[in-house]
Amino acid sequence: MSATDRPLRIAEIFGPTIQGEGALIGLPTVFVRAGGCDYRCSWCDSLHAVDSAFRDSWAAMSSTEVWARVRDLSGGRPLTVSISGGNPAIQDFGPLIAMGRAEGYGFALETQGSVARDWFAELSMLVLSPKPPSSGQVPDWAVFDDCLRAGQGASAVVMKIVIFDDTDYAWARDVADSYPDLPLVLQPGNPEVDPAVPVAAQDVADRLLWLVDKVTAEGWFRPRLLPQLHVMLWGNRRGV
Ligand SMILES: C[S@@+](CC[C@H](N)C(=O)[O-])C[C@H]1O[C@@H](n2cnc3c(N)ncnc32)[C@H](O)[C@@H]1O
Ligand SMILES: Nc1nc2[nH]cc(C(=O)O)c2c(=O)[nH]1
Ligand code: SF4
Ligand SMILES: [Mg+2]
Repeated sequence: MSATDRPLRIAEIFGPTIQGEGALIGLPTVFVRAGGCDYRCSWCDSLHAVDSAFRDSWAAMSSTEVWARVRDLSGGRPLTVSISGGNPAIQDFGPLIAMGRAEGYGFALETQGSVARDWFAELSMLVLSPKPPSSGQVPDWAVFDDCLRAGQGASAVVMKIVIFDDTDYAWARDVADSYPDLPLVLQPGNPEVDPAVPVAAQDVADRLLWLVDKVTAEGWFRPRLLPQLHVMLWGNRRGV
């Protein structure tokens, strides 16, 4: 095994599906979900990729193996691969991204902005999702700024903030003001993350409406407001 082909901890690889969140919403994609996270958000919807209780279900795969699976799932037809987690930035996805780019694929990365990596520059989309007060996590803004600097070579960088309540909303307004040039997406929080519990699409819509009402009432016209489209379509099912 070469130095660039050390094993990655992979919780799941699935698709093709559609990107359910953020600026690339609706775009066909294959997901690579990394195992392990340096945060423990109170409402995390992907605990199976975070909590070490699920560690035994994660696979140790080389970048070459991950790439072969992504190519197989996409039928060898280039698309934008979504790397999420867990926090994928605690591992080295540089080699995987290089392999995919050599074959015409693009890569979007979802991370909270707590670890900066050189390979952010190789992304077609860096999604930075700093965590609001309801998560119980406190962002380190110096490291967040390192992530922004590392992502300067990426084709696009977007900030996506999850909002559960009025406190999160007020926090998001302040954070947005601190980063006036970053494209901004607000996403309502999903309080029910158990894959076994069905989610009513109307509940997802209602939470988005709550946010739409707040933003329009204040005349805050900067953020794009988006639901988790995959939750509307499939609830909290895994692998979609
Ligand atoms: C599971 S995280 C993995 C990537 C990275 N750790 C992060 O948080 O950005 C992917 C996205 O899902 C969002 N998310 C997690 N739990 C959620 C929930 N209960 N409701 C809405 N969005 C959620 C996160 O904020 C993040 O934008
Ligand atoms: N379809 C779909 N879209 C998503 N966007 C972000 C996801 C994530 O868990 O990171 C996700 C996911 O798990 N599925
Ligand atoms: S940072 Fe992301 S993956 Fe980690 S616990 Fe929070 S929402 Fe879950
Ligand atoms: Mg998710």
